[in-house]
Formats: sequence, C-alpha cells, structure tokens
Amino acid sequence: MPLLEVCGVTKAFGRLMALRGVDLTVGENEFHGLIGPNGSGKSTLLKCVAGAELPTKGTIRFARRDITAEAPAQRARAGLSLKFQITSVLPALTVYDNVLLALQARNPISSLIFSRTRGTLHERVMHVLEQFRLVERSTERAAALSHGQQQWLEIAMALACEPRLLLLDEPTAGMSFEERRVTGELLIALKDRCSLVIVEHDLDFIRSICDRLTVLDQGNVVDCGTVSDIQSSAKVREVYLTRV
Ligand SMILES: Nc1ncnc2c1ncn2[C@@H]1O[C@H](COP(=O)(O)OP(=O)(O)OP(=O)(O)O)[C@@H](O)[C@H]1O
Repeated sequence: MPLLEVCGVTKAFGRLMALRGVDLTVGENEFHGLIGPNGSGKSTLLKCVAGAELPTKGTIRFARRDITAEAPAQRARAGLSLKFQITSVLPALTVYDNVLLALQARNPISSLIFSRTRGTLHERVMHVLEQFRLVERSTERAAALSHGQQQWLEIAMALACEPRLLLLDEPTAGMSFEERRVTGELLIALKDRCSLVIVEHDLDFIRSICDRLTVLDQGNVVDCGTVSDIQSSAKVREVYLTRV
C-alpha cells in the first residue's frame, strides 16, 4: 500500500488546466522526483498534495486516509510537511528559534506549558540542526546565513516535526555547485526516516537522489518510472527535446 496516492487529479485556474487527471504514487521511504518543462504543473501538484491548493477533480490519499479536502494544518498533523520555493525563514530570529517556532506551531499550546515537553523540544531542535550542519550557527540570526544555509534551515524546519512525507519545491534554487552537492548528501541521509516528493530543475541532482521520477508536461503525466526507465524513455526525450 503506497503512502501517498494521487488519483486523477485535475486543477483548473479559470480556463487554464494546470493538471489534467494526474496519477502519482509514492511508497514508504521512497524519494520521488517531479520533473518537466516550466509551467507543466509540478508546483501545483505539490500544492494539491500539501493542501495549499484544492484539486478541481480527483482524490488524494495519504496513509490510507482521503485527505483531498483537508486543510493544510490537518495534513501536517497527519505527517505531511512542505517547504515552498519561496523562503519562509524569519531573518530577525536566531537559527535555533526558527526551528523552535516551526516545532511549536505543530504542538498544541497545552503541551508547551510542561517543562518536560520544552526539554523534548530542545532535543529535537538540536537534533535537526545537527543533521543540517547548523549547530555552530544556532545562536546567530538567520539573516547571517548564506543562501544555501537558509535553504537548509528551511528543510530543517520542515523536518522538525518528523513528517512521514516531506515535500520540497526546488530546494537547490540559487545554490552554488558545492551547496547542491551537500544538499544531496543531507537529503540522502534522511532516506530511512521519511519519504520525499521533490520538484527540481537540476536533472543531475534529482537523478542522484531519487528512486523514481514522474515527468509532467502541460498538466499531463508523460511517463513515470525508475531513473533508468525515464532516462531511456522516448516519450520523455521528445518532451525535453521539443519544449525545454
Ligand atoms: N494561482 C494560480 N493562478 C493561475 N494560474 C496558475 C496559478 N498557479 C499556477 N498557475 C499556472 O498553472 C500552470 C502550472 O504552473 P506550475 O507553477 O504548477 O508549473 P511548474 O511546472 O511548477 O513550473 P516552473 O517549473 O516554472 O516552476 C502555469 O501555466 C501557471 O501559470
């Protein structure tokens, strides 16, 4: 049974069809990449899964539950976590406080008044900062981080609540070659902890971390399969030769 099942999802913005009957399945601990030309519907699909957009038609099931009409907060409680393309780090807060805030936002207020919970929160904040090589910067303001480190901080914030499925929209946008390489390492290290759906334009990067890929074009699924299936797909080659 897959962790995520997207069945026949269509999304219309007025007369524009951003998604046309898209199917997508993602298993436990699977890293799944969404690729395709600009405007093919990748971000819209991610937003429909996270609840930032509601599909016009179709269903989305997560951990055997129909979440098609659920609010983003309900989905987050069920174990879905999204990092958008646009940065959401609060630059005036410390690196530590950004992660703490992300964690607190997911915990009921009542649980935060117990010091035992606060202690647990501290451990979890330090744990994700360690994973993302940010412990030494924890007391600095987020504004002092490099662009790449701010992206890592955001992924750390999305991961703080230990989601079962992490959704990343172009996490390496604007990063240097070295930052991309390290991002790949940081993500691969999460493989035994969660599943991932990632949108990326850097095909080498996505090939290096994903188990399977789905290729979109003009709101349709062109092909879906393992990285080597997609590399040898004539349908995919045609899309990339004619549109990218
Ligand atoms: N909120 C919106 N209102 C109207 N049209 C939208 C909206 N969001 C996306 N679209 C349109 O839907 C189509 C798919 O957009 P989407 O951002 O999902 O594509 P994408 O594959 O992620 O593109 P890119 O690679 O350039 O980020 C595009 O034509 C886009 O202009």
